[in-house]
Parts: sequence; structure tokens; C-alpha cells
Amino acid sequence: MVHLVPMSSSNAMDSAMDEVDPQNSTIPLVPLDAFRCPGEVNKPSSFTPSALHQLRRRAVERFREDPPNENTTTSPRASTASGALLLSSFYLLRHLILPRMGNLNMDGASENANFRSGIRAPRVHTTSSTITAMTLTSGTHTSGTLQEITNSEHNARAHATGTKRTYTGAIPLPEPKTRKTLADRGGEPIPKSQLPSAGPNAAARLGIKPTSIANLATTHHPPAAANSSRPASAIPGASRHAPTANFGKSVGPGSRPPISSRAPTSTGFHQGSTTGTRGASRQRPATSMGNRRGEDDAGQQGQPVQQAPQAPQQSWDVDGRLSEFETQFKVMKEAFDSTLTDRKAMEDMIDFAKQRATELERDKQQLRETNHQLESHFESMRQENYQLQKEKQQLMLQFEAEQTKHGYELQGKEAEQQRAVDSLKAQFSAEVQQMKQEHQHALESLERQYQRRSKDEKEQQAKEIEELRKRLGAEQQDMNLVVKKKEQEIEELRSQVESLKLGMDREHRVKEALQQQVTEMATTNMTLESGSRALRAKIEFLESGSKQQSDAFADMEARLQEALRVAEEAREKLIKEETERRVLFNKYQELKGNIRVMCRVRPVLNPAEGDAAAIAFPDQKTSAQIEVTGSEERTSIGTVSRKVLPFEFDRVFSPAVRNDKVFDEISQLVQSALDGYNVCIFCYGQTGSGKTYTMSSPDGMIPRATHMIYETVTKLREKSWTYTMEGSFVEVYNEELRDLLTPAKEVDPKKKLEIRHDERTKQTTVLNCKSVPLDSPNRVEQMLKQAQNNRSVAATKANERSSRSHSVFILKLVGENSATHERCEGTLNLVDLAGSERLNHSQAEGDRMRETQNINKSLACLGDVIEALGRGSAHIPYRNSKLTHLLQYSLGGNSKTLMFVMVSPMEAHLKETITSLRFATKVHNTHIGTAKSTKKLTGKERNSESRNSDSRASDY
Ligand SMILES: Nc1ncnc2c1ncn2[C@@H]1O[C@H](COP(=O)(O)OP(=O)(O)OP(=O)(O)O)[C@@H](O)[C@H]1O
Repeated sequence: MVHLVPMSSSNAMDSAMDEVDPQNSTIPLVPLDAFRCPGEVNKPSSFTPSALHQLRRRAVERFREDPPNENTTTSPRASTASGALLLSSFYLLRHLILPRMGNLNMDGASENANFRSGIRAPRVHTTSSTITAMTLTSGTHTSGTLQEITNSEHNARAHATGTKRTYTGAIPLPEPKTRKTLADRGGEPIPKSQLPSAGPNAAARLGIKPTSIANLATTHHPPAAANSSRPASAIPGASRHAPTANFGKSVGPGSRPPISSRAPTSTGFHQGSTTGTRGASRQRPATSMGNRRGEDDAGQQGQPVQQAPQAPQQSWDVDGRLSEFETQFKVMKEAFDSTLTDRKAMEDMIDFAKQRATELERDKQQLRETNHQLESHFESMRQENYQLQKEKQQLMLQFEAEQTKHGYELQGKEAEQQRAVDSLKAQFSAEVQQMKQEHQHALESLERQYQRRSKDEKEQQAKEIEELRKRLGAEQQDMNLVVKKKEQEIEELRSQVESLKLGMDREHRVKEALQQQVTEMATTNMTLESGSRALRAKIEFLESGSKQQSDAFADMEARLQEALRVAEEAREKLIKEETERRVLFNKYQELKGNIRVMCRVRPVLNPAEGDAAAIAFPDQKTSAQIEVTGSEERTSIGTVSRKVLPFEFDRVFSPAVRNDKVFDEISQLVQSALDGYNVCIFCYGQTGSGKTYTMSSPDGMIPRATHMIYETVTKLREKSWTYTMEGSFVEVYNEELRDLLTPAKEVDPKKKLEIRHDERTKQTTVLNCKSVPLDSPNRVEQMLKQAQNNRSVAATKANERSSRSHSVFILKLVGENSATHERCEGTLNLVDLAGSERLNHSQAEGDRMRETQNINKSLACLGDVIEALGRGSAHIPYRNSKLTHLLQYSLGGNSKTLMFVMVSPMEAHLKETITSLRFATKVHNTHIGTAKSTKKLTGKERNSESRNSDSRASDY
């Protein structure tokens, strides 16, 4: 910061200079009044303080470095001359330099202003100031006296004149002051107090000769410097010595070119200003007379200065010197005028600079205020920044603490998670390991199991294959034997058939003859009757004419006797023919097979039963075939088809066939029972297929059979046959026999029904079973009702009223012929089998399931027995079930067997229907053997019959 310090005297300037601290930012401004002449008011108010300070300090230092020689005695005159010279120099300084210094001051002010405001002044001023400072600095290094100042002033002025070009001609030159010439003022005494106190050394350095002082005192008057605050050290221009001459040259027109075309001179100033090096600064500044250069040159060349002897000769040419001085003064005056012009321009510039300074001051003030505001703002910002920094530090600390804490927590959680992950990994690995082991164990066990199973299956299959092979071989052998046997039988049967055909033809012929005889006898009888009527009429006529009548009566009686004899013969012949017919019929039955199979299809009872199965009866003529369309079957390529299954039996009854027609087919078997055969008629089929209806319905086989038997027995009475009939009704339930004719409450548990076989008579009796004599048809009906009531009936899901037992009606027929003395024992077994449905179909549970199992078992045993009979096995498994055990003598051997396979017409029962038909086909293909009558013959017939039996037995 720059402070303007007002000063009014040189002392003040000195003190200010002394107070200047170059290092301090506070620089005192030296008032220009210290260099101002009295009365000069309109001058620059300040000078560059640094330059003045430098100037003064250099001068003092120089003076101290080169003090006046104490040994040299300075004469007052010399001192006066030196003082005059100094005054002269000071005068020049006063009028030539100060105006420039004013400019410099202006420059300094500008510089100060610049310094204070920080805004650069116009370049021309700044350059001038800078050059001035440089000149002052470089010039004062080489000389320690006021000559140096002069030189510096010259330098400063040179630069100032350089800047003056801008204002040349633009500003009018001021009026020159009226001054005395040096010639006029040469005789004026110089106050001693104003003489400089410089020593002889200083005068010597200035080139002042002691001998020229007196002349100078008369021709040269020092300028009025009495008002100068600083005492002059010498009076310039007191004599014609070299410095004065040099001075005049230095400022005169001869040494200085015009301003507009000034070229660098060869003077020391010019050299000093252009050579600013340290070596150049050591050179003494050139004087106007050039003697210094000569001294320097001589000094440098080691030659002593030789100018002193010439000085007296020049100093005594006073007129010349005065004229020269006058000339020089004119020149100087012109220079002063020019300088004044420059000064005016400079003052204008100063004004301009002042205005500029004022503006700058205002700007400075504004900037200061702005600066204050900015400072306050900066302060607030700094405080805020401090607060923010503080907060930032706190936040940083907090953040670091949080970060540390969070890091610890994170580490803890990471460790915890790591532990959890490790534990989970261990757990998972253990589980995986365990699962692998379990899987491995399971796989191994499964592998072992499958290996074991496959091994067992292989062994089982191998065994089965082996068994099947053995069985196949045995069956093949059996089949071969059977085939051979069958072939023999076929041959025999063919021959028998042929013979029988012959016999039948003969019988037919006999019968026709007999019938013809009967007809003839009837005709004869009619003839006889007519004869008898004629005879009666003749008797009546004879009675009227006695002899003639008695002859006619005798003739007629003879003829009657003859007729009676013929009739008796015919009757005997008929009995004989009936016996032969029976024999032929039984033989025919035997040829047809001892087991016959008939099929019956019941009708659809109600449309609500469902759809009817596709059952056809293709052969209407023989009525022996049935075709059943099977269930839908899906082939491998996805097509749906239904197979037509043909079956052929001994007789097939369509749904339209009634019971009487069915009975016609079995009536011959009933007759066989009357003839002494064991006959077994049983109904096989699923529940609801019509077994009971066929067997036990009011017009079923049992009633019809009994009715037939009654009718036949009645008829046979004419043929001397008398029959006794006993009936019993048993039930096979859960492989136990129950008497259906004994009410449950009357059953004695201690008396169990037992099957007894009479090997001799081939008859089977059931112990403790009630046997009812059937002496009338009503008695049979009562027996059937009683048996029906006692029969075990249980409800199943297949049929609400289903027989769960096998019922067997046993009718024993014993006949005796009083005429022929024949006796026969036949048994008619009418069996209503239980339902043949399979266990899974009935969906029975508990007791019902046990019933079904036993039913199936007994039916299976029935099939086994039939199969064994068909194969001609030595062992027939009758005892495997109660049913077959009971029917042992009615199945095979000397028995005749008829199986009704009952078929339901419903589509829902199609599967069971086909199963039943297949079973029936199996039975139908079985040849049980030849039946034997149990008829006992008496006398010749018995012998004859026994021969026939032996012959038949030998056939098998
Ligand atoms: N040919 C037929 N004509 C008219 N109805 C018949 C015929 N066959 C059977 N039915 C009737 O069908 C129903 C079932 O017959 P049935 O009871 O005889 O069968 P089932 O085979 O004896 O049965 P279960 O084994 O239960 O004794 C009866 O109502 C019966 O009247």
C-alpha cells in the first residue's frame, strides 16, 4: 500500500528518504517542493520517491567513498569556483531537470496510482518512469557527485524528450523567465554560505582548476539558489574549465541533435544509457567537454592527465569564452523553451493523470469496497469453509468410525455367513453323501432284487418250460393213444352204426309190419265186430230159427278167438318191439355220447337291463350253432374290431325256445333214467342266466321230468312195469351238504349228510337226507317249493336273488316189470349250479367271498372231472369237491350227462357268456364213455343182457 506523505522541505525529504524502507510496502512520496524554486507553484506535486531516494543515497555513498582529501587544502577561491560551478549545475538542474522530474513525478504519481490501484498507467509514462529509474540507477553507480545527477538528469530528460514527441507543437511554450545572463551576473558576489562545501577532491573530480576560479568569479554568476533548501557545494560556471565546456556541449545544439531527428551520440551518456552492464557503469559519465573521457582513457592507458597546463591559456580568453557562453546560453534557452513546452505538455498529462488518478482512486475505492465485500464474503466463506471443513472432518471421522464399525460388522457378518455357508455346505455335502449312499444302497438292493427276481423267474420259467415239455410229451402220448383209441372207436362205431342202421331199418320194417298187422287186426277187429254184429243178428235170427243160429254163433266165436289170439300176438310183439326200441335208443344215446351239451340263451327280460349282445344262431336247421360277437378289441394299428366267436353244441336254444321244447330234447334222458340209467342234467352259467328258471321253474325240467316220469310210469303199467320214485333235494353250500327238504329248525347238527356210494349198484345215497316218495305230481311240486324255500339265497352285487349254492334234485326211479320180471334202478340228477361268475366280477366280500371261492372251486373240480373222464384217466378227481363227489356215479361211467350252458343275452354279461361257452365247448369235446343201464334182468333176458354187457365191456 502506498501512502502519500506531505513534505515541505529537503529535510523532510531526507527524513522521508531515510524512512523509506524498500522492503516495506509503505513508500513515502517525496513532495516536489523540495526541488521547486520559490514562486513556482504550478509544478508536479511529487516525484518518484524510489528514484530520488536512490539518487540521494548514491550521492551520499559516492561522497563517502570518495571524501574530500583532508590533506588537500582547498582554497576559498577554489571552493568558490566549485560552488559556482555547482550552482550553475544546480541551476541547470533546477530549470532543465525538474520539469522532467515533474513529468517523472507525474509518472511517479501515475506509477503510484498504478501501484495503489493496480491499474497500469498509459504506456508512455510508465516507460519513461522505468527508463528514468534505470538511468538514475545506472548513472549513479559510476559517479558519486552531482555530475552524476546531471548525467542522470540528462538521461531522464533524454527519455522525457522522447516522450515529448507526442505533444511537440501542440502545447505553446511558456514565456521564458527574465533572467540575467551569466555575463551580467558574472560580477555578482556569491554568498559564501551558498558555496558548496565540497572538498578539493570533488573539485578535482569535476575538473575544476584552482587557477580559473578568479575568472569564473568575474564572468559567471550562479543562479539564484538562495531559496534552495539544499546548500550548493560549488558555483557552476565560475571559470572556463572543462566541465563547463563539457556541460555546454552536453546540452548544446552541437552535441544534441534536434528532437525529431536525434541520433545516438558518442557521449558518455549515450554510452552509459545503452551499455547498462556493470563494466560500463564503472566508467565515469561523460562530461560536456569530454575531458572525463580523456581522463578515463588516459587513466585506463596509465597515462597521467595532461589537461591542467592548457587550462590557464583557455581561461584567460574571457571574451571568447563569454561569447561562447552566450551562444551556449542561447542554445540552452532554446532548450529551456523547448523544455517548458514539454513541461506544459507534461502538466496537461499530469492533469490527465490526475483525473485518471481520481478515477482510479474512485475505482480503487469501489474496488476496496468490493474488496471489503469480497473480503467479508471471503471471510464468511472462509468461516463457512471452516465450518464445512470442520463438519467435513467430523463427517469424515464419523464416516471413518462408521466405516470401521461397518467394516467390523461386515467382517463379522461375512465370517458368520461364511460359517453358515460352510455349515450348509457341510450339511449339504453330508446330505448329498447320505442320499448318494441311500441311492447306492437302493440301487444295489434293487439290482439284487431284480437279479434275484429275474433269476427266480428264469428258474420258474425253466421249470415251467420243462414241465410244459413233459406235460406236452405226456399229452402227446395220451393224445396219440386217444387218437388211436378214438379211431378204433370210430371204426367200431361206424360198424355199429351200420349194424344199427340195419337194425333200425329192420325195426322200422318190423314196426311197419306190426303197424300193418295192427291195422289188419283193427280191420279184422272191425270185421270181427261187424261179424259179431252179424252174428248177433244171426243169433237173433237163429233164435228165431234155432239151428241156423247156433251154427253161426259157433262160427263167430271161433273167429273171435282167432282175433283175440292175433291181438295177443300183436301185443306181445309190441312189448318186444318196445324192449328192442329201448335197447336201440340207449345204444343210439351211447353213440351220441354220454355227455351232451346244450346251450340256452335266455331272452331279454326288460329293456332297462341294457344293450343286448350280438348273438346269432346261424344254423336254423340243426339248431346246434351259436355265434357270439365278442367285445371291441383295439389292434396295434388302432383299428377297433369285434370278433365273431362261433360255438357248436348238441343243441342250441334261442331265447324264443320255451321250456317244453327244451324238455323234449331231454325227455329221452328222463326215459333213460326210467330205463335204469344214471342221468345227470345240470345247468351251468353265470348268475341270472336262467339256470333256476330252466330247472326249477313251474314248467322247468324238474317238474316236466317228474310229470313225464309219472306219465311214462302210468303207461308202463300197461307193459307190466311198476315204478317207485323217491326224491331228495340237497344243496352244496361252502362244500357242505344241506338237506333242502328239511327245514333249518329241524336239522339235527349231529346228523350230518354223508355221501355213500354203492359200488355194486353204482348208486349214491346221502345219509341223514330226507327222501320223499313221489307218488303223485302234486307231491313233486310241494317238494320243489319246500326246497326252494330252504335253499340258501344270498344277495350279491351281481344279482339280488342269486343262488350261492349248488342244488341237486335226486330222483331215484326203481321199476319192475311183472311180465318180463325186469328190475331197473335209475337216478335222475337235476343240478342247478351256482353262478359261475368270477370272483373279481362279483366284488363279493367276507362270507360272500368265501362262498364264491367255494363255488369256483367246485366248478373247477367239475371241469377237472369232465376233463379227466374225457382223457380216460385212471383217476378221476371226484373227491375234490362235494359236488363231484355227490355226482360221482352220474358223471361218466354208466351215466348219461347233459349240461345246459345258460347264456345271458346282455352285452354287459358278454365276457362271462364267452367264458361259459368256452367251458361248455371243452365239456362238449369230452368223450366220457359208454353208459350202462342198471336194469336188472331176470331169467333168460338177464343172461342175454349179461352177455351183451360183457361184450360191450370187452370192447373198452
Ligand atoms: N328262458 C327264459 N324266459 C323267460 N325268463 C327267463 C328265462 N330264463 C331266465 N328267465 C328269468 O331270468 C331271471 C333269472 O333267471 P334265474 O334266476 O333262473 O337265473 P339263475 O341262473 O338261476 O340265477 P342264480 O344263479 O342266481 O340262481 C328270472 O327272473 C327268470 O324268470
